[in-house]
Amino acid sequence: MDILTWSTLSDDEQRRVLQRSPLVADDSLEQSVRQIIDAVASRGDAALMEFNLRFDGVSTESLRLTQAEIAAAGTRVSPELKQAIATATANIEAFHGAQQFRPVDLETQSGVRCELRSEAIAKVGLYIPGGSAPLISTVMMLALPAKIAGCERRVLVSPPPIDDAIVYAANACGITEIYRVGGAQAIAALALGTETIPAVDKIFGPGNRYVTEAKRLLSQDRRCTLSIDMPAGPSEVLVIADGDADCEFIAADLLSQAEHGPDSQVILVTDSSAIADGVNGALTRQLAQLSRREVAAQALASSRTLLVQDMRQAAQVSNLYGPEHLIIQTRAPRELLTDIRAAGSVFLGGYTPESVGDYASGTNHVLPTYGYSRAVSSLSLADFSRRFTVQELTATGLNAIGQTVMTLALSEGLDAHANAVKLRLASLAAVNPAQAEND
Ligand SMILES: NC(=O)c1ccc[n+]([C@@H]2O[C@H](COP(=O)([O-])OP(=O)(O)OC[C@H]3O[C@@H](n4cnc5c(N)ncnc54)[C@H](O)[C@@H]3O)[C@@H](O)[C@H]2O)c1
Ligand SMILES: N[C@H](CO)Cc1c[nH]c[nH+]1
Ligand SMILES: [Zn+2]
Repeated sequence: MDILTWSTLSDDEQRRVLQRSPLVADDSLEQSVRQIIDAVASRGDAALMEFNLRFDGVSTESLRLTQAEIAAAGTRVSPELKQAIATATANIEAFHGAQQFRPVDLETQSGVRCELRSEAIAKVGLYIPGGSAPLISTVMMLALPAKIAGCERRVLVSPPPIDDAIVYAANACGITEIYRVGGAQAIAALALGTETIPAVDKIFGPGNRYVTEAKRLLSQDRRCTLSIDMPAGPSEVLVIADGDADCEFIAADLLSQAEHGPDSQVILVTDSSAIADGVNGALTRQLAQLSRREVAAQALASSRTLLVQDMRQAAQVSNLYGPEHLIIQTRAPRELLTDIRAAGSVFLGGYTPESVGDYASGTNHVLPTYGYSRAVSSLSLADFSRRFTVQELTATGLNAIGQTVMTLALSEGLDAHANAVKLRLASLAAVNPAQAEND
């Protein structure tokens, strides 16, 4: 990776070094995705089956997997993989189960009771990418919190043919509805509904540019009221390392995200030129051993090492970038954590590779990319429920707060608002004039 000294770069150069390729979809992508959405809207299942053949080369007799097909897939998965899924499941359930909502119920003033409640989203759609890798881990990251939150209908879609391990993991995580359809057409089916696939309230999950564009378009489409999880893009990792870090560990972590795709972005920030050089050597050695070395090499070609003055400056650079994953391999990693303002998930110390979070530590691997970590949180239990408020006033409460509401309403010129209070105050005064006087 190119090694650049941060303090010698102009403001413009610093911005360019930390830039991602643009998130905005091009017109031709938008147009083709709109055509797919409209075809699903007008022709439902028939359109889905045509797209399965055109884009995935699979002729589909039935979109929904039967119980027999789900059970048969399970028999073809190895005991080792089943055990690994069980271990990861236990950790993901423990971490997400501990995120239960704590309700708020209080009187803001005497007789004015306000509550914050939470309820599971009834119908959720979970997209599991097909194509380059069978993302068993993504099944767990979506299906387990949806189950813990209590979402009644949890619908999983994935391009055909669906890998046996995906089907097994889905079933093990409590998913009973699995449909063989992917791409923009799967998102359209989940948003609009078809003869077979139910329309859902919210769609979760990563995917390629067609999937991402369909989520964007349908979340603004007047034909439905769809919510989506977050803007997800190519994987990113930024490693902050001091002179004590292990070059082989750092290189391995950078490669673990580089292998996701040629558009993955990996960055090393260090105050040690020995580490910068050492990591480059380790990258060359380790890259040669990888099965996806061409993909990883393409990602590395646009990645950088940034030499900084000290760890404080390293944290500043990381905050400017806002990485999806931040790994801190320094003498006292937890001390640096207090300087971190933007990161999807943070990995502290030499024995915390990013892969553990991808698969099994318990945290969720669906994380904001493109610098959205400044404002968007990592996926959590809260994303699978909606919060709503409840309020209830006693007569005393209304008497006490009524004038405040009327003054504010009238100052906005909204007489009807004021009137809704005035009428009630008048009726209370008629029933109990002494009380009204006191209040
Ligand atoms: N951020 C994350 O958490 C995370 C995790 C895992 C994967 N990912 C990303 O998910 C993506 C997975 O992509 P994938 O392609 O492997 O699987 P995918 O399921 O997202 O896309 C495959 C589908 O794309 C559609 N498609 C392909 N070519 C098309 C065309 N020309 N026109 C219309 N539709 C077409 C097809 O319908 C096909 O079923 C990768 O970009 C990967 O980086 C992100
Ligand atoms: N690192 C990915 C999120 O950026 C998630 C993943 C799935 N499998 C392996 N990794
Ligand atoms: Zn990963």
